[in-house]
Amino acid sequence: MKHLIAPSLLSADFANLQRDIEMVNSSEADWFHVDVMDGVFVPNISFGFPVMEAIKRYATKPLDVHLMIVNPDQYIERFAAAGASVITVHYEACTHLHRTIQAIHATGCKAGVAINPHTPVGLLKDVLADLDLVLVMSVNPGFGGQKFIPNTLNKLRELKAMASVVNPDLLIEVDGGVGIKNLADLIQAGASVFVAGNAIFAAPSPSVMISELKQLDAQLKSS
Ligand SMILES: O=C(CO)[C@H](O)[C@H](O)COP(=O)(O)O
Ligand SMILES: [Fe+2]
Repeated sequence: MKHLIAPSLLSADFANLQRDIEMVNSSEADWFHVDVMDGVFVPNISFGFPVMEAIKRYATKPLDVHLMIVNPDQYIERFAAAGASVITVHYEACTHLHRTIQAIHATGCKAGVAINPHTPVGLLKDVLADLDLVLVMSVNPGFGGQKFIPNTLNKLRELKAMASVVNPDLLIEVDGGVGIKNLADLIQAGASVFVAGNAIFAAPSPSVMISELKQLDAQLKSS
């Protein structure tokens, strides 16, 4: 399966957002990861539609939208209209998860479900076949630059085994504390989409860091 690098714009310089978007456009990255936080589901507020629309104006790669908000159903059509390619909602924020997944697919977007570090992957069993992507949080959501939680590796292995039976094409995304030091372990555990915020944007050269992540991925695949 193809592996994808998704730089998280949460760690971009918002005063130079166009510059940072253009850096990602001309880099080897695959997607833009767009973190939307409402101050209710998580103890932080990031940005909403005006910023998302500004990102879309310059981005030439798919927008992978991670909704850390309560009642996401209310906003799915607006995020699709604002340019999302993938819409991921949190398991913990959805009462009627199956309906929410259907609503995302109805917009033409890929549908993802994210799980917090405390949420067992087994809870996704009955929707796994309906999903394009599962996002495994490897930090508690709300902030960039946090430390990777090692138990995530066990969760990725378990999810990969579950998916291989019912949905072998499922994209398994890992988000939080991802970087060059743990990429090999994450690949071996079954992840296929790698979100990196701090590791990319705090690097001396963000585009060189993206290339290093891609090169390591290519080396591991050929070994
Ligand atoms: O969803 C998120 C936070 O809730 C971010 O995508 C994630 O934290 C990425 O940032 P970093 O790579 O710096 O940990
Ligand atoms: Fe995220």
